[in-house]
Amino acid sequence: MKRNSSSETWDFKTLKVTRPREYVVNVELNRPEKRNAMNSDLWSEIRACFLQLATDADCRAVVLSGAGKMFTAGLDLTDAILQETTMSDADVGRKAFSLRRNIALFQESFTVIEKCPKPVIAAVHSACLGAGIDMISACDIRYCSSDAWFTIKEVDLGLAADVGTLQRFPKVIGNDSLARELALTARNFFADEAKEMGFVSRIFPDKEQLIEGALDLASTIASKSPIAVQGTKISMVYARDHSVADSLEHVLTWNQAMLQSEDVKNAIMANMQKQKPVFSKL
Ligand SMILES: CC/C=C\C=C\CC(=O)SCCNC(=O)CCNC(=O)[C@H](O)C(C)(C)COP(=O)(O)OP(=O)(O)OC[C@H]1O[C@@H](n2cnc3c(N)ncnc32)[C@H](O)[C@@H]1OP(=O)(O)O
Repeated sequence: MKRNSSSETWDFKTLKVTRPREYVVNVELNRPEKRNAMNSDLWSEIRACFLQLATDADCRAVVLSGAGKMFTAGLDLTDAILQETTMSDADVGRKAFSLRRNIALFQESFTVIEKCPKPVIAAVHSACLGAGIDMISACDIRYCSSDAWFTIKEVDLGLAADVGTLQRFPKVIGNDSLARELALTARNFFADEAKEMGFVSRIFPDKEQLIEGALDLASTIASKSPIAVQGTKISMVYARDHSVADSLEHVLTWNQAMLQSEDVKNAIMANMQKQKPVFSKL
């Protein structure tokens, strides 16, 4: 991975990173000829990319999309990393430790999206399969086009999903029965059902309008105080996994510092003067 200086784009092998709007970054899965299947490079570049974006002062919101015919075909089934381990003649205990290390790294590739304090909007067109569901379940907001279809595919491949779907997806849709139905059957579900269950919040007629809609949303978020936006994401992720009492305590501690930010003063002043607030880089 090579980072360019002033234009602030990165050269990845499997991702295309651009800055289409002020403070907005578009991360595009970029293996269109392989339907954006996730190979070892993609898993490690996603990790590197979101770790970098987490502290990038010119990034306040991210749109995650897929190049070419579909969003993603999920795990690259031809990738050597898992096959080498499972097929090797090594001792079962050693193979288990090796698999454990690799799965943990794969998990981290999507956990960095959740830990990135900048809101991440997934923009899904056509297929989003297997690991794609794990990936977008770690995003903050999901939009799709009307041709989108989704499958929690893992049981069809003989495995329990292990990089976030079983942990995050039921919380996203708030319907445990439906989450189990989809994960246990690997049946396809389509844009309308995804919206009805709350997995996506908007459907657009086609990919072009989807990307525009996602970028518009990202621009709106990017126009707000970065202190407020990042504090909101961090508090909402915390609240999802903790009790109300613990989460209130968390935001108490957070805001005893953050309410002293210049952003609060700037936002209130601009509001009263009916002007657009300007916030320093964070
Ligand atoms: C530790 C484990 C962590 C995570 C585990 C995750 C599990 C999963 O992700 S399960 C999901 C796995 N994915 C699949 O089962 C999808 C398989 N692919 C398909 O069903 C189809 O290819 C398609 C996605 C529906 C697309 O169909 P179509 O548009 O007709 O394209 P194709 O001609 O089939 O494919 C074009 C090209 O892409 C290659 N490819 C597609 N999917 C994958 C994949 N998952 N892995 C590797 N390669 C894939 C396909 O082989 C073709 O390559 P050529 O070189 O052109 O032959």
